[in-house]
Formats: sequence, structure tokens, C-alpha cells
Amino acid sequence: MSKDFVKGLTVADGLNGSGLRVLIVHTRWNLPIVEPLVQGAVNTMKSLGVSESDIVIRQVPGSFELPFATQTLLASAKAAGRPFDAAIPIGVLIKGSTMHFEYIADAASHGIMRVGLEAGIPVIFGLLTCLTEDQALERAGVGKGASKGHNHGEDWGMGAVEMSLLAKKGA
Ligand SMILES: Nc1c(NC[C@H](O)[C@H](O)[C@H](O)CO)[nH]c(=O)[nH]c1=O
Ligand SMILES: CC(=O)[C@@H](O)COP(=O)(O)O
Repeated sequence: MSKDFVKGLTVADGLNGSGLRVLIVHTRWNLPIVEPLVQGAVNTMKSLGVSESDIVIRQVPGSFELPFATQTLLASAKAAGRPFDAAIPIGVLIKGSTMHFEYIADAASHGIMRVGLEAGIPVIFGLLTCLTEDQALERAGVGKGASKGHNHGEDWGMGAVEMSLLAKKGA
């Protein structure tokens, strides 16, 4: 790894997402930050060949609801003969003055992991767990500073394509 390596996700080469079907479930909590994250994921998946008609977007109140909604929508799509190749639950947690943040972050992160493992479908961890609003804005690429930050939704979209192809290809 080069000496000037910078923290972040290295772009994978040769990803072809054409024909993949991806579910995005996003929260309405902190929507002004969630929306650019969703758009970043959609734009990246489209740039990798995923058809816009194959990207299904649904919403829930908050991050605590993401595991249940993702599990339910994955199962119903499979039962209908229209299975998803991957899912991206997207939420933004911003620390307040109580322990609510910690409990939701723990429950949602473990729940999201469990849904993917139980469904046998890649479920991307699209949850920002931020201590301040500025941290969240920067990680959605809409920061107040000159650099605006990096939109993690783009990473999540690429991850959904990469993990879908890994699951399809197998060992
Ligand atoms: N404070 C945040 C929440 N709280 C709401 C919970 O996620 C949940 O919807 C509620 O407890 C009812 O079950 N959600 C976020 O996504 N982000 C927050 O900062
Ligand atoms: C992540 C949360 O639930 C948090 O925004 C709630 O704020 P507070 O802890 O002040 O009730």
C-alpha cells in the first residue's frame, strides 16, 4: 500500500451491475442528510450498469425500523418471484443528549447484519452513526466546509453491486 494511502474505499474495477435488482430502504429521520446518501447510492449503481427500474426505494420512520423493513421486503420480493440481489438500508443517527443513540445504533447495526446473513443476500451497512450534525453532513457529501466531504452512499452503491456479483459467482 502506498505511503500516502488515504482512509477510504478503493474503487473496484470491472464491476458490471446490469441485470441486478437492488432494494434501498431509507429513513425519514434526518431526511436532508439521508436524501443525498440515497442519491449517491443510486447514481453509483446506475454508473455501474444497474437499471433505474431495478432499483426499488422504500422508506421507514427511523433506523430502528430498517432491519424489519429490509427483512420483510426481501422476503416478499422472493415470494413474488422478483428477488433482490442486494439491499441497502440507509439511515442517519445523530447523537442527542440521552442514551437513545447508543441503543438504536446497536440494535440497528446488529439487526442489519442478521437480516443479510439469514436471507443469504448481501445487505450493505448504510447507517451513519454521528456525534454531530456536521459529521453527518460531511459523510453525505454536503458538508458546510469547502471540501463538502465524501458521500458514503456512493460506497454503499458500489458495495451492493460488488457483493451481488460475489454472491452470484460463488467460490
Ligand atoms: N434519533 C434518531 C432516530 N430515532 C427514531 C428511531 O429510529 C425509531 O424510529 C423510533 O424509536 C421508533 O421506533 N432514528 C434515526 O434514524 N436517526 C436518529 O437520529
Ligand atoms: C439518535 C437519537 O435517538 C437522538 O437523536 C435522540 O436525541 P435525544 O437523545 O436528545 O433524545
